[in-house]
Amino acid sequence: MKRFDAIAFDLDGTLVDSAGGIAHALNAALADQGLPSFPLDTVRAWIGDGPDALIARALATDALAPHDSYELAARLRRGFDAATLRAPMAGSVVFDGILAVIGELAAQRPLVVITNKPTPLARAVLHEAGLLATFAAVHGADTPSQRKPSPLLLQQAARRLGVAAQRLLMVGDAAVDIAAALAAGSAAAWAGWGYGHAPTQLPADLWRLATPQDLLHRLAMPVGADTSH
Ligand SMILES: O=C(O)COP(=O)(O)O
Repeated sequence: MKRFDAIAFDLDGTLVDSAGGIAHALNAALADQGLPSFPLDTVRAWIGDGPDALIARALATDALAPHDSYELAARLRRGFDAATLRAPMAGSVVFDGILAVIGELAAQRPLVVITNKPTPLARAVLHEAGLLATFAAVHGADTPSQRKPSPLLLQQAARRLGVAAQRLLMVGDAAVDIAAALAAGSAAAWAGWGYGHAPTQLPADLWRLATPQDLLHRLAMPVGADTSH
């Protein structure tokens, strides 16, 4: 029996190294408002909770706090979305090994994307990256309540695929990916090539993957050959 009936992937920091693209879109939105930009390393550390949280983190910095307002946040969000849709992969690359691994896995079971990016932005990035057709569905966080660590998107994906949440594996680089999987009753694998730090205080059977190829190796191991799923 296959280990899992379907696999869910996080997008930013797992499928796509999108920090450059996200920094570009944020800085373009800031420039439109006459505001200063932020370096890549700073922006990378803000990724994971979607664009509204990213913009809120920028507005909380000393440089921007004096300008913070609901209207400015809304304008920055519109600018961020427009810049992303204009050039969805500008400054971004698909992580090494992802195309081959995803291609192989998609031939065996349905794959979905579970992301804190809103769905239209996620679909644009995946399309431009040449990955969209590989996925059975893209579930983005279009409302705050859907954002990981909420299990809502994973539960929705499982329902639409007609698989039990327990038979779904979530692969992601952020603590919220792992937390969402556990909250949904799904299995989780941590993508060590992304932006997150190694999760602590999590189940000992959590798969910790160093490369996308590690996922293929773990899935190929007979059930019971290791201590996990
Ligand atoms: O856009 C973000 O901040 C996070 O998106 P992700 O859930 O795909 O990592």
